[in-house]
Amino acid sequence: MISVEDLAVSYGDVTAIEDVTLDVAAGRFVTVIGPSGCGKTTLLRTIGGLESPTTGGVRVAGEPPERAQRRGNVGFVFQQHTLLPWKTALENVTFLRRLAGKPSKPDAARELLDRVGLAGFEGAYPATLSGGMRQRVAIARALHLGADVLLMDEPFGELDELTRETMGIEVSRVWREEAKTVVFVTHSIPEAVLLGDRCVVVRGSPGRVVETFDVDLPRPRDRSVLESPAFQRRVAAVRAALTDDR
Ligand SMILES: Nc1ncnc2c1ncn2[C@@H]1O[C@H](COP(=O)(O)OP(=O)(O)OP(=O)(O)O)[C@@H](O)[C@H]1O
Repeated sequence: MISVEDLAVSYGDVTAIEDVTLDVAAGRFVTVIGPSGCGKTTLLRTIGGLESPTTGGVRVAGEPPERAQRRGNVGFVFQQHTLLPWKTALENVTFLRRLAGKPSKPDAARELLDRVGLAGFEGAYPATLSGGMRQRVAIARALHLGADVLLMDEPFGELDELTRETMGIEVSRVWREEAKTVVFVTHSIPEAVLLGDRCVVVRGSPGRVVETFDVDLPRPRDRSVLESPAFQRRVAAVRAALTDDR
């Protein structure tokens, strides 16, 4: 579904990422982890067609990412929720789909709000919702777009630890039900392991993929997984890849 080949992206003299090759099959959940400034956001934005490769190439469902994005086949969830303050939760969920030229489906939007735990808040404005609730609206909005590919950049970065875990488990559930292909950027090692089928570790400046882990923990994964020795072992392996001096 997503194919990144020998990608480098520079901003003027600064090369943000280099030599990145990554294939994400349809329906997979890939997490990308790495220290601040290693180019995770740049990689995600390039996959989404918001930045252009300096060298190498990206294809999303076999086409250039800008085209996939224009057609509404790529949904984004950013760290900042980017909701429109003058629109209700329901209107925020439906407007992107209309913008992409797809038929409006208010009932489906209501159902999605329900699924992310926001039944009864359809008419609420963003200012009256908590940070976690706003991020749920943003997730419902991305899902409502009906894109096959979801790109998520630290979507829970501003949430407290417990809400973050709950949201991660919810996103996993919705991802399984909706069969999306997800690339999810995070700073959190437990989150990367809890959510991913595969965890890609990026390091350096420019950032490169230093290691890729298959996370073969059984699904569905819930809080109990966090305590399991198998989970802890994978967390330790990712931590080692992030910190060793190779
Ligand atoms: N628009 C831009 N113009 C110039 N340089 C940029 C731009 N965006 C990113 N960079 C540089 O590219 C490098 C990678 O940045 P990027 O935001 O992709 O990293 P990141 O891993 O997502 O960081 P963080 O985890 O802090 O969000 C950094 O050196 C950054 O300063």
